[in-house]
Amino acid sequence: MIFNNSEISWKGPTEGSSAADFELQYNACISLHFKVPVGTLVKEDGKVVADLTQHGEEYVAAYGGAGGKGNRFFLSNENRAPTLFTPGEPGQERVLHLELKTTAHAGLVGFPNAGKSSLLRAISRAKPAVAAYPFTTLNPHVGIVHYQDYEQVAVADIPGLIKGAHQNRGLGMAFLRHIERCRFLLYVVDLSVSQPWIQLQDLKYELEQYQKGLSERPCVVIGNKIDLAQSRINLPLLKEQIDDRVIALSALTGDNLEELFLHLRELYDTYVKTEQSRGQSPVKW
Ligand SMILES: Nc1nc2c(ncn2[C@@H]2O[C@H](COP(=O)(O)OP(=O)(O)OP(=O)(O)O)[C@@H](O)[C@H]2O)c(=O)[nH]1
Ligand SMILES: [Mg+2]
Repeated sequence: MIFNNSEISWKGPTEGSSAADFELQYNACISLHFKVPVGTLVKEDGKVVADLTQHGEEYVAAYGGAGGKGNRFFLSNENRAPTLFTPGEPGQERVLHLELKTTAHAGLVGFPNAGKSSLLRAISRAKPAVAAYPFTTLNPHVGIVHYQDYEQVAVADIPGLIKGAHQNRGLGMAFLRHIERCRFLLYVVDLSVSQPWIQLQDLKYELEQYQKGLSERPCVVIGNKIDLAQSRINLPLLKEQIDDRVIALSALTGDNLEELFLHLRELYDTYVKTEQSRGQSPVKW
């Protein structure tokens, strides 16, 4: 993008907007404002020049040139109707690349069709599309889980990953980068599929290949679709196979969501305490 003779700045998104939304405002030739989602990196020649991680944070990307002098400036007793003027100076020109890395406390990570979007709809007011075919979600959505003491936990619905995602299969790299900033992960597995622990192994493998240590973030495994008979058969087998805590629930019927609410809050409280003990302020929504 090249902007001439203008001042450009980015503003954070309005709450509840899709993480991929951005808005362009053109302000009477004086300034251009882009609204971009929280978590947008601004890069120039591959180097990060701004990292917009807070709501309402702004970055002035390019300054307009100094204005010229208009006819009125040359008005005098001798010249009552001047036609003289001096032109303005050109504005700064920059080519910038915007990269979104969704910021949320928790990320829903799973294969396509596992029920991630259904779950986000069930626990928050976000309304990502749900359908019975894979790759319904192509952009992350952030939903807020509200607790009675007014604490809020932000949960991101990340598009479905497939095997080979770290080699960019199924747009994997673009999807994996949204997981980087999530403080803890909710792995969503479809319990009705045979050997559901394989889903978990594959997901963790993809995360680890993408970024070392990513699969070791604090997490919980959500065994979704417990309303289906096959899921109830597979659940004990899954628990036998893995060490992580498993919460079996149904995003469709709302069965056992309470356990998720409680555990999500535990993960959040641990995150807050850890940040505070390091002398850092936790991200709040
Ligand atoms: N029986 C049952 N079906 C569910 C449940 N949760 C989701 N589904 C169904 O599974 C299908 C996929 O659900 P989505 O929420 O779109 O799945 P997703 O993980 O977001 O899929 P992608 O966006 O493709 O990654 C839909 O037909 C849902 O109605 C559940 O708890 N029980
Ligand atoms: Mg989805």
